[in-house]
Amino acid sequence: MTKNTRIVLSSDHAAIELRQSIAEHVAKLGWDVVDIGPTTPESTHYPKHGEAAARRVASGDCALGIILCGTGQGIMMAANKIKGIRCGVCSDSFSARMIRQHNDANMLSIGARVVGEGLALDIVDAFLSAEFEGGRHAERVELIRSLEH
Ligand SMILES: O=C(CO)[C@H](O)[C@H](O)COP(=O)(O)O
Repeated sequence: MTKNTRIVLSSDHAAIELRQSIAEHVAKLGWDVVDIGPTTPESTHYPKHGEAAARRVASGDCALGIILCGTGQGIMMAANKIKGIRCGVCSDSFSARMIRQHNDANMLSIGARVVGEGLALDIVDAFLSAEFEGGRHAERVELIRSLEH
């Protein structure tokens, strides 16, 4: 089976520039970027963008997702309401690596008003290069999944 290399990106108005930098960066890493916008700077509502991105991941259309808003918090909350989504907000690279290794996160959220571009790209690298370790963590992720029923 071929590996799904599609990654969805979305944000609200607070994070358009940073999202576009991340999109370019991630494309250079070899991912097929599915940037679902928005592209214009008008004020918009982060829950709908979090939901739209999360549905791409939950459906299997995209393997992973990166979402952004001002703090990363609101859009993360919306994404985590979609069944099958495990999304964490990260402002440091260690956490970004750990949410993949221990929590099998399938989405990363970043606050564009919290971290600068350099750190954001480092956070993205940490997230994308890490892999779920399974083992004892698999049982715990399964317990998270069981909360969805
Ligand atoms: O961080 C956010 C949600 O968690 C939003 O980006 C933020 O609330 C938008 O604020 P404003 O409408 O003042 O630009």
